[in-house]
Amino acid sequence: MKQKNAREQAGLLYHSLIRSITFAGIVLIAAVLGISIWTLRQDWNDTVRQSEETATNLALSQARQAEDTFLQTELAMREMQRDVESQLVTGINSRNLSQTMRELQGRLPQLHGLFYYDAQGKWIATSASQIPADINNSDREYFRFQRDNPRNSIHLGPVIRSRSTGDLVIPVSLRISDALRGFQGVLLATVKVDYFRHFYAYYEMGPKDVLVLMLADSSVLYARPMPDSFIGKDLSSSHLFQQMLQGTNRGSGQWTSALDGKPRIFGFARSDRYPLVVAAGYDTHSLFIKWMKGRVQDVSLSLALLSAIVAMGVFVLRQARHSLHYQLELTNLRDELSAANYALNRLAHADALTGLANRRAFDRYLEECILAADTHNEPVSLVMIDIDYFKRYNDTYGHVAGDECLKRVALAINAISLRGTDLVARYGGEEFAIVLPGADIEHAMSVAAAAVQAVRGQDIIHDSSLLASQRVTLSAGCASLNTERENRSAQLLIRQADMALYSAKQAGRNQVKSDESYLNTHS
Ligand SMILES: Nc1nc2c(ncn2[C@@H]2O[C@H](COP(=O)(O)OP(=O)(O)OP(=O)(O)O)[C@@H](O)[C@H]2O)c(=O)[nH]1
Repeated sequence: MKQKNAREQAGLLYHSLIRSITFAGIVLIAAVLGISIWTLRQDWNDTVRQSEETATNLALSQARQAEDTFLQTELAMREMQRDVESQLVTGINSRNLSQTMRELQGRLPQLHGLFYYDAQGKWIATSASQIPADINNSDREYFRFQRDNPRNSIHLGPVIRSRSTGDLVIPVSLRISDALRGFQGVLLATVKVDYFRHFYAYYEMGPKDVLVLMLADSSVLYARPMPDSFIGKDLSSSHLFQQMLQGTNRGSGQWTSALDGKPRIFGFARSDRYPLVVAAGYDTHSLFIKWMKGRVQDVSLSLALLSAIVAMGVFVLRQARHSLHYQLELTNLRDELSAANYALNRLAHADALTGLANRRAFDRYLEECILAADTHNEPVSLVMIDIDYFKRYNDTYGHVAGDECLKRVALAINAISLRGTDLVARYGGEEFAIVLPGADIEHAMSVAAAAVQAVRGQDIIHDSSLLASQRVTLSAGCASLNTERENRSAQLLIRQADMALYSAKQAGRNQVKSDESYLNTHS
């Protein structure tokens, strides 16, 4: 039972230990994971913020570059405009005009060509080597724009394919007016799309990153690295035009590109001078992959740390299990040893036949009681009991029956009302003793009387008894060591109790006598 309890306790301890270690492990893992995820998230947010800044700066610089390109073009065209308008009165000298145009074109690498069409759209002068026959440009968007807008403003149109060379060009037009502001034709400069293509090619960008030059009305002038089919694409429904450009000229953010449906991190800028917008976009997915590659070491370290924690937890659990196992074994061994000791002790101090304390236990206990009584200045009493005519009982009923009788007598004596400190012992043969620490002679007499009465009460037939009752009876002698007595020894007490017993025998047996009664009869 004791062993079972120890095992149950060890089991409970083990499970509570496992729970604690597991809980601590989970908390630790969650903390490491939480911190790692939070750090990675912060790092990714920083990367996105930096990319947005880079994209915005790129868009701003490209908007400025486009502005410069078109400003140079405008300045050249204004010069031409003054020249043409001054010739309107005297008559246009196409040869000289074309020559001037060629010189200007030579100075500006972005220029594909310079043209002057009269009010009907007929070619008058051009930087090209010759004026093509039968070509009329009055159907072009820029021509109609300038014809219908008397304001002297430069106009950038959507990309067209040159009718003279087949190249993709951005038309930049100015109205030619007479002194009365009457429409006298259109001055056109065509800017090469290839100029931007080459320029944008200088920038180191990923294959899925984009750099887009657009008109403010949302049509694409050039988009790197998209094919030419994207030129002229209408982006008016894009997030850029629907949301971002409302109320601001520059900014950044993440959205899905209207060009190809890919998520990107964008920066954008609108030109202050011309209706131009530039957007630079970094492919979010590619950026994430690149960022992840840079974090492989950190993530590996975190994973290694986690693995170490888990391994440590498992190790600690194993150690705890082993230690508890050993502890349990030790507890079992200790319990077995205690049980063996207890059994040995009992055997050493118990009488084999009656189970009462044996002579050895009696002697030791009596000594202890006398010592304690000395210390506390208390009396000690002893009752010596002897079965009457027991030899006759043995002779009549046999030794085995004699043993049974001894057992019944022992049981009866042991069953009388005693205090926890009283000890009933088999003194030897058919003799019993009751040690009564702290008890005076009166108490001892009452205990002895109770014992005699208890055996009488057993009503054990003893046909050969010389007493009239023909039943097994006891004679008892009581003695007490009072506090006044100087010589307080076990031997003395035993001798006095023996004398009292002798006195009881002499008086006819089946009775109780004290040592005083012995002294009275023998003095
Ligand atoms: N059956 C049995 N008999 C025992 C045991 N120990 C002692 N005896 C017997 O107890 C008897 C004691 O006899 P005696 O000392 O002559 O005294 P008694 O016959 O009881 O007579 P009184 O004491 O004078 O009344 C002896 O015959 C012993 O053999 C025992 O363990 N078992």
